[in-house]
Amino acid sequence: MATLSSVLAIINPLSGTTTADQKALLSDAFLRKAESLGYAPDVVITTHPGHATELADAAVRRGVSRVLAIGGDGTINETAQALRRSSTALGIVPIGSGNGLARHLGVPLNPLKAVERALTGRPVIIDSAEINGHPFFCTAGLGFEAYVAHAFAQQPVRGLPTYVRTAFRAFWAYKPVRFLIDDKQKELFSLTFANAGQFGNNAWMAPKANIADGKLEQCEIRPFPAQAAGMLTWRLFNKSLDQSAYWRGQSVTKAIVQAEGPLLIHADGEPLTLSEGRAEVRILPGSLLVLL
Ligand SMILES: Nc1ncnc2c1ncn2[C@@H]1O[C@H](COP(=O)(O)OP(=O)(O)OP(=O)(O)O)[C@@H](O)[C@H]1O
Repeated sequence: MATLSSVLAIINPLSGTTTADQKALLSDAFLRKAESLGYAPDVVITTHPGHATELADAAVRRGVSRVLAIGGDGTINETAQALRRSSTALGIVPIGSGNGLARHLGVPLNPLKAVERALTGRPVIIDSAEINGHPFFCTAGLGFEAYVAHAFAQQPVRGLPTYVRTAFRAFWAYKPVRFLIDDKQKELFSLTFANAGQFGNNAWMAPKANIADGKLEQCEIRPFPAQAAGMLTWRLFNKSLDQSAYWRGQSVTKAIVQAEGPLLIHADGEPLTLSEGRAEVRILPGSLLVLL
């Protein structure tokens, strides 16, 4: 008798603003749909940070064909990092507040439709990247965006309104940073390494980023007068930031960034501090299968 192909769904109970009841309904819908398609499905709810990586890692070793990450970009990152360079494909079911990777890849934002896509879609190869060994799939960054990621992590409530409030307050407190990027001195407002084109919520830092070209877009925003902030924000959401005189981009496969003192960074929105003041970024071409 042929063995059924296994599929695992990993659910972060804390992701986004969906209730526990909505997540339970989503879990039931996944099990029903997967069984109807002839899979042997399983669902696990995460109990701690890092749990999704442990579960996905075990699934790869068991030869599970598809692993669905049901959560925000943090859960997707934790799951995807264990699937890199394996034949197990990632299904994205976005229920977070930004959903950058899902939006870039055109995954449905309706969770039921995303479940269906993850179960019926075909595996497509994409790139991933690392900053000081921390995997990222969407963007990693330094400067203002890292400053905001650190401030946002301190907020008791998640979601877009909190993010906008945090970024607005941070804008007035933040001072541009002097970086040494591959031996060139630059004072920048922000520095992004983009695998996907957006941070989430359709905020496009790298409008032309291609997630499967074996390259990262290194996007720099130089310091600008406060009165230019409105136009830059409009361009960010209008997918035209690359037309601003304050934006500069180039395709790279690796970069070394240094700054004085501890370096604040983020990887897929997750705030991190590099005490040694040095960040090494590199692309891992064609390292992940995603179900699209
Ligand atoms: N049971 C758990 N208890 C505490 N933290 C958890 C648990 N399961 C997962 N996490 C952590 O929650 C973090 C945030 O999850 P995730 O990014 O999916 O949701 P979110 O913050 O609502 O979404 P977004 O990133 O889009 O804002 C993950 O990085 C993960 O480490």
